Amino acid sequence: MTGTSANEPARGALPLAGIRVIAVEQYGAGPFGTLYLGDMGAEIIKIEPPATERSPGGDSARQAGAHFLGDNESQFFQAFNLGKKSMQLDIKSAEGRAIFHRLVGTADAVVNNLRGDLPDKLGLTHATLGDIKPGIICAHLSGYGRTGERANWPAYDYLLQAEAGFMALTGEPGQVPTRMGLSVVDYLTGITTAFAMTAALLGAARTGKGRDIDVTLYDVAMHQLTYPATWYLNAGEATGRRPRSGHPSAVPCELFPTRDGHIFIMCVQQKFWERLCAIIERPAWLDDPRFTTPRDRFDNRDLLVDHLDARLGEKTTAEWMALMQGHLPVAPVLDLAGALDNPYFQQQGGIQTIAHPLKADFRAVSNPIRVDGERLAARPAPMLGADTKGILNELGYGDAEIADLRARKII
Ligand SMILES: CC(C)(COP(=O)(O)OP(=O)(O)OC[C@H]1O[C@@H](n2cnc3c(N)ncnc32)[C@H](O)[C@@H]1OP(=O)(O)O)[C@@H](O)C(=O)NCCC(=O)NCCSC(=O)C(=O)O
Repeated sequence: MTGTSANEPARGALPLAGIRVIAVEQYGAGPFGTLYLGDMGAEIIKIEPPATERSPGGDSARQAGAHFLGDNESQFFQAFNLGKKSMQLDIKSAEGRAIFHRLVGTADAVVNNLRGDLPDKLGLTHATLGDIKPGIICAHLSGYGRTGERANWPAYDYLLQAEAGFMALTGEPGQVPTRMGLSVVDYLTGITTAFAMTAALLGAARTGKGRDIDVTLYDVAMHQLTYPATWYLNAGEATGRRPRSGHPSAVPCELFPTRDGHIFIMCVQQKFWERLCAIIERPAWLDDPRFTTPRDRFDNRDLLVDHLDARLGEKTTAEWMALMQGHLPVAPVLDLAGALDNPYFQQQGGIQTIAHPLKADFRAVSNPIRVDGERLAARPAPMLGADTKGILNELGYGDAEIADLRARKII
């Protein structure tokens, strides 16, 4: 287990130190984006709805998933909200909105991932908030945008993986369309939003100009189609699934069964094919006219794969990895436990142990970005409303006023 690096950059020295972001966010997509902004030094203030008779309040993700800290704090929520602040505030009420506007006056950016038509209804757009602070950056992450026939449609990763072709491209040919096992559309949309906000903040620092940014799950999913889209649009080729997660144009580049699992071998270049033949002690294949050039191997894929299956099935994944790693593009196929318990990941500082109020040794995956050679330090996610009073005090509200707001469920 690797703990927090002693040399991690101080938060005040991080690139986004001094930037305040207000996040009216929930679930995975919005929070994953602000997680990046926060890890890079920005202060992230989540605005969460107060409890009502029908709901416990807060980002609904606090109740999501299988594992909880204490009675009520989901580990799902932790994963997306490390290091943020939490303020409870009813932004639908006039009084709550007035407090929100005072807070906007202290902020650099406001982001939300509410359903498309809500930002306008709740006044979260630059058209409203720009009157309070002209240089404010307003970002909207939604399923399908704020206008148009789909504006009010609820959207989740799964739906976009279905509609944007991901499911049709994933899995074995002829089998049921398959979703990637993680909500990658959510995460990419969050990161895309964080990138757009960072660019807008950079521009605002030079020009003082605020912005109104829209990013949708739909557009982000479609943009990931990259070269298959270009092939389809310009050559009419609709890429389909390849057997065993194979590469669309290179062989051997796919999953191979070993004696105890699977290994992925990727011989896109001729030199790697030559090395593979040497490592698996099949030098004669180099002179076999059916396998000589990349084109020969592509055309004779089924035969070559049969040959490779017979040979690769003779050893375990670990035995093949010991022979191939560093010489060939190769990876073992690991399950989740294998991936997280991988000593390499741990040596890289990929897991941090942090003191959490509800679990003394809470373990979190590190942000992948290193700044000046150091990992960014993970910090616990906030308890619901942990920072409400502190932020209200900063805005000039006294303790009696805060108690009154709380009694009336504005906070
Ligand atoms: C995810 C959703 C389908 C969830 O739908 P809903 O639960 O109906 O959420 P809504 O956004 O419509 O908001 C719920 C209500 O909470 C209200 N609301 C929210 N915050 C506040 C505060 N602070 N104060 C008062 N009221 C609030 C908001 O106005 C709505 O009121 P009423 O209008 O009165 O109800 C939708 O938010 C959505 O499409 N978001 C954009 C795309 C997105 O981010 N999808 C999730 C990806 S994550 C994912 O897929 C995953 O984690 O898995």
